[in-house]
Amino acid sequence: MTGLPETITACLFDLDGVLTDTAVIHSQAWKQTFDEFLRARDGDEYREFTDQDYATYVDGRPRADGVREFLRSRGIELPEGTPDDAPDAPTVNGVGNRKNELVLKIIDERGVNPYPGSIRYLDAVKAAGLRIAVVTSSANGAKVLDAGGLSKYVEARVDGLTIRERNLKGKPAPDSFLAGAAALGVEPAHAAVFEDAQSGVQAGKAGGFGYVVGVNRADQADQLRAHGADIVVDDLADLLED
Ligand SMILES: O=P(O)(O)OC[C@H]1O[C@@H](O)[C@H](O)[C@@H](O)[C@@H]1O
Repeated sequence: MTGLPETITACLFDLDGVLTDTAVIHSQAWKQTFDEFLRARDGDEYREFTDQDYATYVDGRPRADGVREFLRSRGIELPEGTPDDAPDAPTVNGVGNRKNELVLKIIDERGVNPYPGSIRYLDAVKAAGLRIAVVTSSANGAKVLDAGGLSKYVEARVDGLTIRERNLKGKPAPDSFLAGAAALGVEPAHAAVFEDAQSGVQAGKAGGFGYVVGVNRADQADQLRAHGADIVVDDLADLLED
């Protein structure tokens, strides 16, 4: 009915790119932010931020981790700063906050759309009596769930703010998913993880979760399998057809 093993009693959903179409907002905002940063630093000959950079260093990770990992890949180190740094501060947090200004602007302009297949799947999961948590690295998790009309499905939420407050390790570490399972009172072996990011399926695998579903929104099915997905689907509704 839900396409999951019978041992699964809870679903831990990533948000951006799994339930809502907001992954593309993040990737666009990161590209603009990093390209402007690199151009200001290296001039017009700068090496641009690519889709590959996004998938490898940024996708699925908490904001500051994404900045730090990508800049390190280019041999650039900035001071950390603090989460309330101004968007023009020359710090890891400042660069992240610049990107967040763009994200909030795009969300305000175009809104948040849940994938129709994801809504069908959430309804099926609920009807089957499975527990539901959202585990996202985004500090905008509550806003995106509300804007997409999805809050009513969610029994527990672990987001970028929770991660910061509790000093959890971000994806690809399993800690945020383990916190999601704990919030539902479910053992990892009985929870399924749903992820569109390589770092996210890696976190699911590392946490010993009962089933890891890779959601292929960016033509990276092989990479999702290689990073730990037990199954890869193009849309959550594909699971309902099994
Ligand atoms: O900057 P935010 O909204 O806190 O989001 C952090 C990360 O959240 C993840 O959900 C996205 O996949 C990343 O692209 C994003 O960088």
